[in-house]
Amino acid sequence: MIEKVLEDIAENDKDWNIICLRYSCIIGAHPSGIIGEDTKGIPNNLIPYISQVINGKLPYLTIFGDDFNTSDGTCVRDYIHVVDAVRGNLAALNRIIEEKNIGFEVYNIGMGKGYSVLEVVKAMENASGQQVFNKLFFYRLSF
Ligand SMILES: O=c1ccn([C@@H]2O[C@H](COP(=O)(O)OP(=O)(O)O[C@H]3O[C@H](CO)[C@H](O)[C@H](O)[C@H]3O)[C@@H](O)[C@H]2O)c(=O)[nH]1
Repeated sequence: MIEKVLEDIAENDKDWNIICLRYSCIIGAHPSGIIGEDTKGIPNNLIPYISQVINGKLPYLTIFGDDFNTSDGTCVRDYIHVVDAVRGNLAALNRIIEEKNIGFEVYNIGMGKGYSVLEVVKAMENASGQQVFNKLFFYRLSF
């Protein structure tokens, strides 16, 4: 809806140059360690949640659904590292500064490849060398 409004503005007033960015799941941390996924309290998102199960702060991971039409039944998302997402933002900013007449454009900030929840769990297990033993399957209203 908001993209449509912005598109109409750019179409009707040529002084406007608008780039809309559509984000996939932004994950990871800056190499400095200053910003990252070490959330306060119980995390809402998959990667920090798995991290806390692996380091023993949380007892188990609840997997939201296992009967999606995917290779293993768990939900698929496109994930992008936070530093790459920032690069995408800067590229969009540079484009809008350097190109005078772009009008309206839309870009996906993602990797263009999806991974299931179980694939992410496996990758985290491989990276940490530890297993996420307890996985509970549960459904939430929106996925
Ligand atoms: O404990 C959890 C947490 C997440 N998931 C699943 O893991 C996947 C990724 O979940 P995240 O919460 O990490 O990411 P979401 O795609 O649900 O949400 C993210 O993407 C959204 C847009 O798609 C919004 O930007 C939102 O703020 C951002 O966190 C989803 O399939 C979710 O159902 C679980 O199974 N268990």
